[in-house]
Order: sequence, then structure tokens, then C-alpha cells
Amino acid sequence: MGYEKELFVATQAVLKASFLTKRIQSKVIAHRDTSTITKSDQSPVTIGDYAAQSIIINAIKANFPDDKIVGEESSQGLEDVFVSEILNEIRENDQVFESEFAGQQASKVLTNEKFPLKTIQDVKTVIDFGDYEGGDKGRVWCLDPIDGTKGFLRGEQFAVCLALIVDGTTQLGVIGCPNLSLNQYGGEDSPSYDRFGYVFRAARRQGTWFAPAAALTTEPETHWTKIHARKLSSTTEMVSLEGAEKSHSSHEEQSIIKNKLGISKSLHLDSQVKYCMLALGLGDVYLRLPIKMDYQEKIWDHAAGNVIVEEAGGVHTDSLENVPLNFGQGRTLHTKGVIASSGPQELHDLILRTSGKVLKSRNN
Ligand SMILES: Nc1ncnc2c1ncn2[C@@H]1O[C@H](COP(=O)(O)O)[C@@H](OP(=O)(O)O)[C@H]1O
Ligand SMILES: [Mg+2]
Ligand SMILES: [Mg+2]
Ligand SMILES: [Mg+2]
Repeated sequence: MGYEKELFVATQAVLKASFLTKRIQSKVIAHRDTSTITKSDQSPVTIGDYAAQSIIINAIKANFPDDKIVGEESSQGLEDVFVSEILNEIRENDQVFESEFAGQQASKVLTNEKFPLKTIQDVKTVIDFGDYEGGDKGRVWCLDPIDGTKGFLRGEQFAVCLALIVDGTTQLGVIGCPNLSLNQYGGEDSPSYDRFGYVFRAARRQGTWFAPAAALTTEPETHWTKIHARKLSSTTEMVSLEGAEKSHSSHEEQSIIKNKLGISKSLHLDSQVKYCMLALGLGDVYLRLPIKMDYQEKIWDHAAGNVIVEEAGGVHTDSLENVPLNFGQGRTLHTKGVIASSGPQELHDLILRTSGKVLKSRNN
């Protein structure tokens, strides 16, 4: 069917980075002063984000050395003592992963002699392979090593997100959700979910699946369950999915839209876990209206979710003009906000007419 190796490598890389981020989340929170940096846009980034970006990009380069990568983080301005902490976390994680899942062979694909991850310079080089400007030509991997860093720092939801974009279209998406519990949101948990959550993945024209992460460490290609968004006949039955951070989307306007559409149930979650919930049928409409109209959404915040939602039968557009998202225009989307729904198209159109009116009535 195509892209089998890419999907395998992407899944193993996301799995190992999910394991690392889950392991170190409480330590990062406890030592926030030394493990977290505030970036120039005032957003936080942690040792966990850098370590996860290193593991995943190294895996891509070790297997597909010519591919381009758009990764969220950069090593610019990082002091060597901080990079050496990142390296320590990667090494410690290797040891714990190997010993906890003794005999697992699948993660051996993540490094090789040409792309080792052994020195401070290796870490910096590999992080900066993610500096590609994007575009609509060729193979481009798109990585958000920790999406929902603010949720990560609150001890709540976050996601490790990787997509393969080919000629501007998302082909593969893999999302690790290390803290996700489905019982909490009306679903049913698998026995090993509490180790490090779930992994979701999708391939264009093939479908969307999920599996408990721990089960994949010993049997990487079994345990996958195919999933679908719910098919509802009215917006009044829908459960909305929205961010937890009020500075990332306009919660006030989202409430107006929900009132107009008769939506009374809402879930607030950080990160692309929202797309996974939609694909599972535990939520039906993800509303992300921009706070400011000039904010350009980053492609790594939506690329993996795009193919996961669409292959589960959902619809994914911007929040203003009801146009599909274009992942081939650089590191950002040129549309306004984002809305994803379980569909069908008629209900998505209704939601978009409502959100378009609300946004157009703004004075800024
Ligand atoms: N003003 C803003 N508007 C919309 N998104 C923003 C934003 N400031 C930051 N973000 C993005 O919101 C993402 C998290 O989304 P959510 O609120 O759904 O969890 C962040 O990803 P990171 O956590 O990877 O930096 C960041 O890229
Ligand atoms: Mg960030
Ligand atoms: Mg993000
Ligand atoms: Mg991030």
C-alpha cells in the first residue's frame, strides 16, 4: 500500500519519545526553573521537548537521510550545559526503555552509525535538521515533539505529533498521547493504558487506528484498532473539543457558536489529543477560533491531526472561510483558526457558516 516503512519508523520514534516525556513530566515540573526555557514568543519549551525532537528526528534521518523536516524547536541559544542535560535524559531513557521492555527489537531502527545520538554536537545537529522552511514539493516530515507544552507543565494532556507531508498533502500522521485515559472522557480504557497512554496513527486512503502504547513495545504491528468519528444528524448531539488555554483560542466566541448550534457538552484538553478524541468518537467538533486575526497557526500543531481526523471520516478546515488547510505553504497555515468536525459535510458547513458570521462581526 506504500509508506509501510515510514509508518513503522514514525510509530517507533513517537513511541520512544512518548515514553521519555511521560517518564520525565513530573521531574520537569518539579525542577521547572532549570528544565524550562521561555522562547522569544513567551511560550515555554522544556528539556522534554528537545529530547523528544532529538529522538524523532534522529530516527527519520537514520532511515530517510534525504527527507526534509519541519520541527518546532531549534538549538539556537542553548547552552552546552543545558544540551548535556538533554543528552543525559536521552541516554537514561534508552536504558530504562531497554530494561523495561527487554528483548524488544523494533526501536533498533531509531539510530545507526551514520546518525548516532552520543554527543552534545549530535544533539544540536539533529535538533536543527528540523529547520526546513516547508513548501509543496517533495517529502517533508512535520514534528511537534511536545504539543501542549503548557498542559505538560500542568501535569495534564500533551501529545507527541509526527506527520509525513508529500507535495503539500499529509500522508501519514502518528500521535502519542502519554497521559490519555479514555474512562475519563466516556470511553473504555485498555488494560495497559496507564503505562504511557495511547498511540494514534493514520495513513491516507487507508484509515485511522489506535493502540495502547505499552502493548506496541513488544508487538509493534498487532493491537491496532481501526476507529471512526461519530456520524450525527444534528449539531445538538455534538460534544465540543476545545483547548484548555484561553490565550490560544477565543473561548468566548466558541461559546456563542455552541449556543447557536445547541451544543451543550464540552471537553477542554490541551494539544492534538483533541483530534484523537474526535477520531475515536468521544468528541465531535474541535473549535479553535483565533484570538487575533493575524495569528498564523503552525503546521506542526495540525498536520498529524489532519490525516487522523480525515481518515476517521471527519472534516478539517479553517474557521473563517470553510476552506481545507494547506500544509504546503511553509511552516505556517495561511488560513484563520481551525475547525474539525465528525461531519457529514452539511453539518460542517452549518458550523462554518455560524463561525464565519461570528468572526466577521468582530471589529478587529
Ligand atoms: N496565540 C496563539 N493562538 C493559537 N495557538 C497558539 C498561540 N500561542 C501558542 N499557540 C500554539 O498552541 C499550541 C497548543 O495548543 P492547545 O492550546 O490546543 O494545547 C502550542 O503548541 P506547543 O505546546 O507545541 O508550543 C502553540 O504552538
Ligand atoms: Mg511550543
Ligand atoms: Mg504545538
Ligand atoms: Mg510543541
